[in-house]
Amino acid sequence: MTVLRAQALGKKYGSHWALKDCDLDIPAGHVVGLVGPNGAGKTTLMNLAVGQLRPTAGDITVLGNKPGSGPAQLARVGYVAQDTPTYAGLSIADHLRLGARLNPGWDDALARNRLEQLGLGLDRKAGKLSGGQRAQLALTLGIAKRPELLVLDEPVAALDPLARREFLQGLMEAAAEQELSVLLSSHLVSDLERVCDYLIVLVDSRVRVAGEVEELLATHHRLTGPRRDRLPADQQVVSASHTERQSNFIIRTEGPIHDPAWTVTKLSLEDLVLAYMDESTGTRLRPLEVQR
Ligand SMILES: Nc1ncnc2c1ncn2[C@@H]1O[C@H](COP(=O)(O)OP(=O)(O)OP(=O)(O)O)[C@@H](O)[C@H]1O
Repeated sequence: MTVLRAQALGKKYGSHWALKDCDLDIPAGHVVGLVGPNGAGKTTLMNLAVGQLRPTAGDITVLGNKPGSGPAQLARVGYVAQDTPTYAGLSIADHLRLGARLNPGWDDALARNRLEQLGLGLDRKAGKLSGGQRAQLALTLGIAKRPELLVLDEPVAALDPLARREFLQGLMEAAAEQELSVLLSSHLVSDLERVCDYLIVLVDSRVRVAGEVEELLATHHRLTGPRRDRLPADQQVVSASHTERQSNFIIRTEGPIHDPAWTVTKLSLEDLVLAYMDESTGTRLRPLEVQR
């Protein structure tokens, strides 16, 4: 099953495209990392996926339906917005009661067990929790809704490294135990590297690359060797830098690299993301770089 499909999807604010020509086809069962610089369009894509925004152009379906198309669809998708919103004046128990009332598939036992494991007493007010505890409460509410897709907008941004690790650990466990698909945005590529098996890089309102992490890492390479200005046509140049004598390319290719002049090295996910986020990438993809 496809969890999210976008075809030529676009969203415009006034004259500014926040998201443009977005094509995605994400199979269910993945933890999907959405990464990109500030203002790239990540929140816009997430808001479109949960039905809080309507597209200006193109189409989006989530779990086969139009986002926000009715109560049944709303019950299938959980959303933890940026800054992990909770009600400061309400206790944790109040949040659980609210969750039970608003969500037909609410799993109260799951929520209580999780909070107990985290050592969060039900009588505590959300406004008196630390940032990490509040993020854990918001995650618990999102998971206990028992959605098929959980969307999280920068949930770990404000957390210290230990709290981040605990949060992401909890998320991975929930994804595995509940067969949950997750769409998660973050600026912290090292965190995404730990939990995500599918990646979307969004830059300047456009999807630069999307796919399974394993496949992306298998098809991207760094080539270092004597100066070259051209590469074979089946090697897509993602980024290039040259000195007078040496060239350094990051390429995408399905095939083997036979040229003995190159030293070929594997990329980490962070290298790959940074190569696509490099703002001059667009100019580096000119046919000039390609030998036809
Ligand atoms: N309600 C709005 N009205 C006008 N412009 C908006 C609105 N919301 C977002 N934008 C603009 O759309 C673009 C994409 O914003 P978006 O919030 O989706 O980016 P983002 O990738 O989530 O950024 P960040 O990492 O900073 O959260 C930005 O240029 C932003 O200024």
